[in-house]
Amino acid sequence: MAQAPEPAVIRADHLDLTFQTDDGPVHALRDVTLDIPNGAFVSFIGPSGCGKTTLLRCIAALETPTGGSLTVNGMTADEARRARAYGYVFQAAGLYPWRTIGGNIRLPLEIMGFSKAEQRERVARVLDLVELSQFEKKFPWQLSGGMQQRASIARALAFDADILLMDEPFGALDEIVRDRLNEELLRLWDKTNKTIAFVTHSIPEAVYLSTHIVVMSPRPGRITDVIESPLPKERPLDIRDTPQFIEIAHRVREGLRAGYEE
Ligand SMILES: Nc1ncnc2c1ncn2[C@@H]1O[C@H](COP(=O)(O)OP(=O)(O)OP(=O)(O)O)[C@@H](O)[C@H]1O
Repeated sequence: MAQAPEPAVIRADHLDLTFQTDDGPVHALRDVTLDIPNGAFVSFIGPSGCGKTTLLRCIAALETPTGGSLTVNGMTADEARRARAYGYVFQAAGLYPWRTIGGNIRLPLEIMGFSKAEQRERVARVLDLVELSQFEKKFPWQLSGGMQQRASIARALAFDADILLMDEPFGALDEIVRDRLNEELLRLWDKTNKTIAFVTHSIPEAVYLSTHIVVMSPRPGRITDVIESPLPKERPLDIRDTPQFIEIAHRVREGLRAGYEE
């Protein structure tokens, strides 16, 4: 019997978003239609200002689309936010300097009213996942930028939501650290079976990480290509030197170029 296709955890249907500003309307997203299947690692790539963050913010119910429809785990984005369907990792780690790493991760759990024992268990588990167990009692300034970003990933994982939304989490880091975090993120994704939506400016990062690469055009952001990666799940960093990898990167570049020429 043919296997049923994986249900979409995030489904956008002809999504539009126009911001009304003092300088007139800004068309941030136009006619975005997309299904993100369960367990996928989806990257959004496109030029600055093409609406990548806006799309992620719509999924997180931080923006309200002006047209089309959007569901997250079969719910409206707002219902999904209330059901804590996802964790969100921002460009900057955004840790509170006066709280330890453990304290930062614990804060949302405290607010949500988890018992002390549950908080301890969850903090220990996510710190272990991002390999920061020895740093629970340290303050953010005692950690490198890459470690701080790992701590912010741990904080997003602490709810144990099925979906992780990541907005250029490694954009400010140097290339060596970024490579390592990319490898770690793939391992984490494999271990936790999350669905990840990831915004990036980097073609190699998008190709290395993703099962699906969504290429977007300049404003108003539209999708010009969705590439399903043929790369195996097991990806050592040197996969980036293989002809297959280079071919996918080429197709992404072509998609980006097509968006500019339209
Ligand atoms: N709250 C807002 N009000 C008005 N315009 C906005 C608002 N938020 C975003 N925009 C505009 O919408 C467009 C898309 O912005 P967005 O931040 O989503 O782009 P992006 O692709 O994530 O860019 P970058 O790669 O530089 O982060 C931009 O032109 C931006 O100026």
